[in-house]
Amino acid sequence: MQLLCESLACERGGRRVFADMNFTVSAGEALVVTGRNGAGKSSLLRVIAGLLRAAEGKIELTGGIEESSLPEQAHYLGHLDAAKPSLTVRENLTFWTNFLGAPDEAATDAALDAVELGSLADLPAAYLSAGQKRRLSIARLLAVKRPLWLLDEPTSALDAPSQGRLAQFMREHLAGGGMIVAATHGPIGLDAPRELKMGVTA
Ligand SMILES: Nc1ncnc2c1ncn2[C@@H]1O[C@H](COP(=O)(O)OP(=O)(O)OP(=O)(O)O)[C@@H](O)[C@H]1O
Repeated sequence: MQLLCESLACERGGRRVFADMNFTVSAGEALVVTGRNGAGKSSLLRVIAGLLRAAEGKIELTGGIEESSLPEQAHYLGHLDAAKPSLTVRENLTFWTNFLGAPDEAATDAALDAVELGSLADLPAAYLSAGQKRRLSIARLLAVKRPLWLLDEPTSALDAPSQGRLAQFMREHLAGGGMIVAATHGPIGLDAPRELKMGVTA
């Protein structure tokens, strides 16, 4: 399986954010996207996730499920933790597993346990701290198996043990043939991932 991005360009508000981006990510590989504020890291992830239209270029996922689109084979974790405040922690994750087409009660509970939210499963999400909300988002990655993880600053708001657990989840995902594209301003706990520096002119 491979993600291929070729001659990719993106415009926002009529302004060119990036152009001529070329890279591949193969099964078992992580690509860390770095660059200054405004370099276009989040925009790139959103273009790959199908949430923004590319101004130019092509994006392909080869070797995946033929009848599924790229967004259907990817998880996108953005800056905002999409948690409905009035639903409980478990109800939020159940909403997502239904929305993503893979409802599974056992997998939902196992994912909550893995991110150490099992004891808070019946608490309304409104009461979660920032880091706990982030862990609820991360539980989506575990509850529904998808090969491509698109992670925007995934460690933000996480304490050190939670960062360590996320790194372990990422390593297991890669060991199982998964792929990761992660935008970050700092280390995310992976050993020597490939790096794509944005906003750098040669
Ligand atoms: N909806 C929008 N309309 C117009 N311009 C936008 C919009 N969203 C983002 N931009 C611009 O696109 C550029 C890239 O933004 P983006 O969020 O992709 O950067 P980033 O590298 O992820 O930044 P950061 O490190 O601060 O998160 C910025 O100059 C930003 O102002």
